[in-house]
Amino acid sequence: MSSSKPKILVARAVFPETLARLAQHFEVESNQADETWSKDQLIAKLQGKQGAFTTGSERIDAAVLDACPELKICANMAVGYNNFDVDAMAARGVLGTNAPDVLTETTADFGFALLMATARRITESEHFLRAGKWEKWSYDMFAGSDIHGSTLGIIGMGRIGQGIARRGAHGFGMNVIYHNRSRLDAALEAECKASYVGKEELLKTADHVVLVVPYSPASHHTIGAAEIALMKPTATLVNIARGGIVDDAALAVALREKRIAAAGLDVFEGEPKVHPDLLTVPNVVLTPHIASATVPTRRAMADLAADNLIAWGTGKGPLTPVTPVPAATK
Ligand SMILES: NC(=O)C1=CN([C@@H]2O[C@H](COP(=O)(O)OP(=O)(O)OC[C@H]3O[C@@H](n4cnc5c(N)ncnc54)[C@H](OP(=O)(O)O)[C@@H]3O)[C@@H](O)[C@H]2O)C=CC1
Ligand SMILES: O=C(O)C(=O)[C@@H](O)[C@H](O)[C@H](O)CO
Repeated sequence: MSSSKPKILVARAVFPETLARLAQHFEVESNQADETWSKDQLIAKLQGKQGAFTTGSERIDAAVLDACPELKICANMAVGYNNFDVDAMAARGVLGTNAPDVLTETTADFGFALLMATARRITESEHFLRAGKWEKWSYDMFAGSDIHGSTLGIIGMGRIGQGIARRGAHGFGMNVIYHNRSRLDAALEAECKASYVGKEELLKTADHVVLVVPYSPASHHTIGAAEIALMKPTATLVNIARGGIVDDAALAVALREKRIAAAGLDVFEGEPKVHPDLLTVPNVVLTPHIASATVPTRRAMADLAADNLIAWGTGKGPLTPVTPVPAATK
């Protein structure tokens, strides 16, 4: 006897509790082995499914959608959804949802941790120590730059950017400047103790530049060689946004030539591959896209993605849509 429940694919391994909740509403096929699928394998798994639980690793584009005409909803376990071709989804009436808010503070914590590790040369000095190279104290050994009292420049002053601004301004007495395409309202600027500036002024003025802007064609290579050339030679650059926001090849050259002091990167162009030159420069802190990785936050992200699927499956509108929602499902 065939099940009357809608069929969904969970494209990556998730918490068993998430699968158990989904199984109450759907016939679930899941990738608990966490295999890396080619596009053709993803399509083969998605065929005949009405819903998908995705992560940033699964690209949902026109080719996938055309090959899987029964697909009605993709719920991303991520706030960023640049893995969705939103126009192609909207044109075919496929819903997309993301996972905002639940990871904001955790990701802001990590952005600040990466900033501090970068400016204070924490991983570089640890490698030195572990390699048995520490023989004596020296006045300038791993001397970095200060966080407290310095100028923090944030590009992408949304939920996470504001969380980083609050930490910097209220916790470390930083002077916070930011750049977005649109300015925050005055109350929010006052709360974050942040001033709006143009991108060029931000790059010239900031001691530390943190990138938290979503990836889109408009934000591709927000930071390249020309932008790095505007930055102070003592500056640090932190990218927790997305691979492709920074021109990684240009950054590796700039770090090697010490045009800026250091960088902290959680995301990379073409990840999980990392530009080979970044692996050989010492003044960069590299982490494997873990800014939202705490157990409670990953549970909350998985819950929200599942909640979106369940809300759709039970005839309610999706909770956090990123595509137009047809009137019937609102
Ligand atoms: N490393 C990790 O694990 C994580 C990475 N992220 C990344 O962080 C991003 C931001 O998340 P979140 O803060 O919740 O998102 P929000 O949408 O709240 O904030 C994004 C901000 O970026 C600004 N922005 C958008 N496009 C541009 C542009 N072209 N130039 C300048 N500013 C721009 C927006 O303002 P305006 O529209 O006015 O320009 C907005 O203030 C996600 O999209 C994701 O890519 C998020 C979580 C974890
Ligand atoms: O939410 C985002 O946008 C993220 O980048 C991260 O929190 C995820 O770890 C990753 O995308 C997994 O889906």
